[in-house]
Amino acid sequence: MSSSLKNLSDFSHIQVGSAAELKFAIVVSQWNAKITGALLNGAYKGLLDHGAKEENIELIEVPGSYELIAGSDIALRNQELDAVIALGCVIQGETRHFDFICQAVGTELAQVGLKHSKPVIFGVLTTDNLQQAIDRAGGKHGNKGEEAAITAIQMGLIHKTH
Ligand SMILES: Nc1c(NC[C@H](O)[C@H](O)[C@H](O)CO)[nH]c(=O)[nH]c1=O
Ligand SMILES: CC(=O)[C@@H](O)COP(=O)(O)O
Repeated sequence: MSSSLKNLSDFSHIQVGSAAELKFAIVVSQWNAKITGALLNGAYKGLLDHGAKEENIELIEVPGSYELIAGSDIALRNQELDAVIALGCVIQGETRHFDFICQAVGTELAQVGLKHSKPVIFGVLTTDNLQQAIDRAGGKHGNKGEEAAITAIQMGLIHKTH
């Protein structure tokens, strides 16, 4: 169901589980920093609300969403993590650059996760305009950063128990 029909950040209907024993990296892009900063706040809220320890959350900042790929690989290469949360905001400009970034980031983040056998969560907004991004970074359609954190907890627990 699309975000325009509901607030996807309502998790009251699911059992998320405890993040107390999990280690995370959040890789966040600096492009559209006001948006990605709001996504980051949501991600921290989601992790801490479910018991994650602050000392178990590493933060890595990268220039743009395209660099989330390398940043996630670096995070997983250097330490034992249970999940990586990749946060970015790509907004359509005048050219097809948007298409290439979104396609690459979506495809390659999945490949990074498979390479390391660890969950890499796609918390990247890909919007037509700034307002759509604002609405999904703590606005009327919730916070995709918080959603990504909940997904990271769920997938991290699945990896630990399978
Ligand atoms: N236009 C946006 C970008 N562009 C920059 C790329 O992500 C990348 O840093 C550059 O191509 C160099 O490799 N990045 C975003 O995150 N959001 C945008 O709207
Ligand atoms: C997604 C982008 O890289 C884009 O915002 C850059 O804008 P433009 O396509 O007008 O160069």
